[in-house]
Amino acid sequence: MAPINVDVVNDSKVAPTAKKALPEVETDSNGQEHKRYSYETLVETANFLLSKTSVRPTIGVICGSGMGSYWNEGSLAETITDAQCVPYEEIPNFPVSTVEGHHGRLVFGHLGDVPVVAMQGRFHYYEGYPLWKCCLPVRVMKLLGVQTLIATNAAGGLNPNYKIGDIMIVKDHINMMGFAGNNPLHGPNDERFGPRFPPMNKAYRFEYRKIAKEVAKELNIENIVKEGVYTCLGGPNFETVAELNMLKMVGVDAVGMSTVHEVITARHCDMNVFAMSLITNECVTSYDLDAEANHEEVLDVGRMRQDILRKFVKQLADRFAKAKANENP
Ligand SMILES: O=P(O)(O)O[C@@H]1C[C@H](O)[C@@H](CO)O1
Ligand SMILES: Nc1nc2[nH]cnc2c(=O)[nH]1
Repeated sequence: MAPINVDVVNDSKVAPTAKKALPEVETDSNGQEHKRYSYETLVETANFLLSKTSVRPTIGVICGSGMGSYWNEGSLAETITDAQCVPYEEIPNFPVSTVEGHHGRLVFGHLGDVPVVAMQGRFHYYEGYPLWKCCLPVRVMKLLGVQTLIATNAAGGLNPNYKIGDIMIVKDHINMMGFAGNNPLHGPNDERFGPRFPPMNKAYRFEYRKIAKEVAKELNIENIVKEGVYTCLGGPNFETVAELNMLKMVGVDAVGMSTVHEVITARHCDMNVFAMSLITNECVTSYDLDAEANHEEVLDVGRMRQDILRKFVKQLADRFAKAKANENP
């Protein structure tokens, strides 16, 4: 792949009016300054990555808490083959991961025959990054040629039918942080990424959710695979009983601290999206219960489900790639 040309998107020349200069520096609510990234700056990041690897990924995977750690242990070799890893610290303009269970590197390679890039470690709002910065890798993936995003996360199960270790295919989300005006697309819009007002009602591709249910049957895991609505809160604290009961009332099945803004960013730049939550804890919705959510349990459940998740993601990548190829014969 030749270096990316900033004046051409989807083979069409970009009108100068579509390029909006983003403010260079944004100050967050803690007074910390974050450098904004223009399309051109992210193209530099993407070109750097293209020079570091021969892999040209079509699928991007974001590994949730406790799930990323396993991409580099023994069996990863069987999962992402020909792995070429680039630590976040070496990538120009990239943030760094600060959370346990999130390694902090991009892994380029293959899942079966499918060229992929996996984020072994994501960025969360509670780490101090503005939402647009948490989602910067999604835009970089788009510039690398990624067409489909598979986002995974660890989440608390609110739906009483969910058990620890279940996998919830995300059917939809409620953008709680967006209700307060906090959105990754906030600020000037550069149309080379996508439109000012993107629709979000078909965020989680129906066809891919259908495929995932078929794959679950084939892998004999349909009894642990559910489908539901996810929401993201800013974290880092887990929720109060009253907050959880409110979320339950408005139709949330699983609650976490990520994914929603990544999906919004991915849909904005017209990527196909599939997301799933590993239910790592049952949300405590009664004052009579003694249990408390904790990050160690989240990581333990990730470990417990690593084999199943690996097989599932590998099959999904294969089937999504085939579905995409049939779309563009
Ligand atoms: O990165 P994800 O959304 O998988 O991580 C969840 C939310 C918090 O970062 C962490 C809490 O244990 O797990
Ligand atoms: N917000 C939130 N995030 C989680 N990640 C894993 N479990 C939970 C949870 O119960 N709540």
